[in-house]
Amino acid sequence: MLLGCIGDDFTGSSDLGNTLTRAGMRVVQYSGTPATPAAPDVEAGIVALKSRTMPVAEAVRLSLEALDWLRAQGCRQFLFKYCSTFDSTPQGNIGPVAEALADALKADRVIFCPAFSATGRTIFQGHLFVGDRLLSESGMENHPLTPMTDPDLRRWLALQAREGVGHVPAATVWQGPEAVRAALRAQDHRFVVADAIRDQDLVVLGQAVADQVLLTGGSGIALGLPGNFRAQGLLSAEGPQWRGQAGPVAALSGSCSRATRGQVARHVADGQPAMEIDPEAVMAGRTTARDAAGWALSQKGLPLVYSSADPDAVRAVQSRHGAEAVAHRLDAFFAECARLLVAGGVTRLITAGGETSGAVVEGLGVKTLEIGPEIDPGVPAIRAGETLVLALKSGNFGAEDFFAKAAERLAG
Ligand SMILES: Nc1ncnc2c1ncn2[C@@H]1O[C@H](COP(=O)(O)OP(=O)(O)O)[C@@H](O)[C@H]1O
Ligand SMILES: O=C(O)[C@@H](O)C(=O)COP(=O)(O)O
Repeated sequence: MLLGCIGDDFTGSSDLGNTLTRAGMRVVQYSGTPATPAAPDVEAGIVALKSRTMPVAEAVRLSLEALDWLRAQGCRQFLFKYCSTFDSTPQGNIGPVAEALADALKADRVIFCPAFSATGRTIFQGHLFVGDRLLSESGMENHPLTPMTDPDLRRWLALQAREGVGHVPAATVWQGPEAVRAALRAQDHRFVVADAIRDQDLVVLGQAVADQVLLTGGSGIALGLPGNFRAQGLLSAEGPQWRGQAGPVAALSGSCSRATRGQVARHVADGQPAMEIDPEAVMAGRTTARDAAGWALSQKGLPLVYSSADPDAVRAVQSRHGAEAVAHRLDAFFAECARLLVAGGVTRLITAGGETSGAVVEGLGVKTLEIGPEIDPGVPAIRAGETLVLALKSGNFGAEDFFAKAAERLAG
């Protein structure tokens, strides 16, 4: 294993897997830190944690445990993958986890670059944009768990870190890898936010950090890394393999993000079977996973079970029960749904939402995910077992017809 990655959620990890696979690396994503060594042909290993929103100390502990395992597999470079919308709170977990990893690896410079231009996430003057909106006006300010209310990554990261935060501006990135390396050397701070607007900027950054032991970012920051390994003759010529899966299909969505809500609306408008879950009914035990899975298994086409709701509805239920309690209950609901669906014969399962997908993968007890071809930017097809394939869609990713497209891609 050459590149060792730690993802702070499951969809984000598969997004990174997608970038690395497209660039020709053999990638396996693991659910949590494995207890056994990796297969010998894995070139990039991604340990997916559900650490984005857990208490800081627990996120740090799990990330260090993942790092130890990746080091034991022989990795020479490490990547901490978080969300392209920098999902975190003023307490963490991006800053504290990065600090712990940097200390363990004795990294003297660590770049932070969540940019992912293919999905409209760009960084300019240290500020993160989603399309033509600042992060804090993109809808992410209403996220149920990590409302992003400040688009200045330097300021937001500084709240979470013991140290100050430097910056490499776009004008430097445009001068190429050598200029970026010089700018990194000249920084007063160990943590440095790097601007990136285009894929080309991400490739330059990837080249510039070829010798840095630790880097952090969204999946975009990995764009240039396979090329670094290939240039050293370290990648196998054969590349990744993929085998699709026929059979019953179902989709589960606990994502309340704007893109998912559009995809749910499209699915309903297309006349596909859809069951809306009222969180109040789940909290009160009036709607159970058995009801939802039973309904889905009785449908033709692509049944979708969703709790996706708009920000007002999310706020209302959270104010009655607390955000964590609702999320916990719904995550458990979707995990149980997934178990019942797979037990009932579903072979293609599509999930929307990072927390939701993490809960589902953990609930299914799947430990090793082989990354396959891209469905939409940031979302690959995944083989999770002999007869099970998955698509784990990040809340804000995917075209409007994502559910239908994923069902088809998983079969192919
Ligand atoms: N209707 C709802 N009201 C409140 N919280 C919800 C609702 N539906 C889902 N949730 C919770 O909101 C969180 C959404 O996060 P996630 O699954 O990561 O989606 P995304 O990828 O869009 O951020 C989950 O923990 C989920 O259980
Ligand atoms: O970088 C991204 O945007 C994604 O890879 C990601 O991490 C998404 O997380 P969720 O929106 O919670 O699915």
